Amino acid sequence: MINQPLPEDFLLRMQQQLDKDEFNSFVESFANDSLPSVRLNPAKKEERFSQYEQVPWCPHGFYLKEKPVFTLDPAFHAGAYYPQEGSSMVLWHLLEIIEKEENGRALKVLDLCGAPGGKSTLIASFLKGEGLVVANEVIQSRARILRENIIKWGAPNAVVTQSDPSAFAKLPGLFDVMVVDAPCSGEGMFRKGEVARREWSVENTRHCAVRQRRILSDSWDSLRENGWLIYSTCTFNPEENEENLKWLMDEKRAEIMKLEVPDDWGITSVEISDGNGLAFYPHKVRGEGFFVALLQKKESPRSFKTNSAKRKPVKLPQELRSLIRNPDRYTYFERNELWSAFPEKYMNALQSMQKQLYLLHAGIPLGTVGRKGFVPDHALAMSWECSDNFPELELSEAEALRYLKGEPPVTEESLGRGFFLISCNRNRLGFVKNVGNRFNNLYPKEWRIRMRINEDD
Ligand SMILES: C[S@@+](CC[C@H](N)C(=O)[O-])C[C@H]1O[C@@H](n2cnc3c(N)ncnc32)[C@H](O)[C@@H]1O
Repeated sequence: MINQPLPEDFLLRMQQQLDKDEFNSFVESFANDSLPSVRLNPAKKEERFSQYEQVPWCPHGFYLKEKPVFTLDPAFHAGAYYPQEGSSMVLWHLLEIIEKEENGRALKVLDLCGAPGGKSTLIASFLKGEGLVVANEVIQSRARILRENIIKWGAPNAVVTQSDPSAFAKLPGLFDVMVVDAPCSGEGMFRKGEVARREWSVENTRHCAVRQRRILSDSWDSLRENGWLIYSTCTFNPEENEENLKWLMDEKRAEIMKLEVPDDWGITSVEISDGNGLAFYPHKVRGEGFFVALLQKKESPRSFKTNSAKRKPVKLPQELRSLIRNPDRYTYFERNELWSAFPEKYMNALQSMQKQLYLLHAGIPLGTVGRKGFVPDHALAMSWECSDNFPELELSEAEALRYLKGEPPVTEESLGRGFFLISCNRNRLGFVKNVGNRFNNLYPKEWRIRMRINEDD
């Protein structure tokens, strides 16, 4: 129940933006609760939600009847699905358009304003392990959450960075697609909580519009010629949406695309120059307020020199050879005893990024090889590429929740020593080490469930 009323100036502006009947239905829609929805991870095993109604523009998105307690569901911690607001999933549809225009070529995609990871994990699923997804977030605390969500999702071709948008201009032409899901005044989130309503002001919408222009122009050079910009906000006002895009088209050489969507999706087309944006109004779609547009860059960036410096061949320790399913697709590198695998095809791109950006995650961290021997990394357990070579211990949901709280499972004498993968409903959750008389729980401490679990539930 939200007590904070809708801001008066916001209502006055929307009254001018919508015709009278629409305005009344728009305002009424704010009395309804927001609709929970999830997007499934096609690389993991989660079937419970697929019985629900599908989000029309995303094959893996489903509207739920009520919001479950995600923290108490092991599949959520396994990255088997992501709770994502339905309107945002339209990104899938735009990626389909780009894929067609690019004749199915593998794409390098930058998600510039990435945390907590809704769009980045969607992009990762869309790419199916081909191409590259770089998920960036400038704010440190949020970047940590982004990293956690990306690791849980398990894509082998993802990089997480924590850099200012201007740092990406030092990688001219590196990306085929750039997603700017810009920080905004959040009018589309007014159904979700009081904070967005309280913090809204006309002045703040102007402040957001200026910041959005800066983000766009600072990072523009990282997009290649004929590359694609997907620009989105969760707000309704023209300053942060169509006016910003008109500004971009005046300042840079960019063309806006004409997007056609089926009428029964309930999406509103907003004319912009020769193309349009898509606006999601809560009285017309099943989802929150959202705006998105697709542009194509029509100018070349400064020339991008690929890093062709010879890489020294590395000798991969024997115990790391059988850890992943398709070892030949990857190059291996070691940093501070941690061995990682990275898609061979994008190793030069990774090296360029290492020079300009602050990297928090890249590819598949496999594990450390130190004095005590090999210790697998948690990210390996979550990866789509993790092989079946570790023995697996399948736990019940109650046991899995205890594991996720940091408790060790009970050992059976018949089990050999060494590392075991823990799974629940066939989704992997992490590692334990059997040291003979007990298991050591290797689930990352900072990700443990802290909520009290009622064993009678
Ligand atoms: C709308 S949210 C992104 C949501 C995310 N794309 C998703 O789908 O989960 C916008 C993000 O931009 C970040 N941000 C804030 N100021 C920024 C700036 N100056 N440059 C780039 N990103 C910024 C915020 O921290 C926030 O995480």
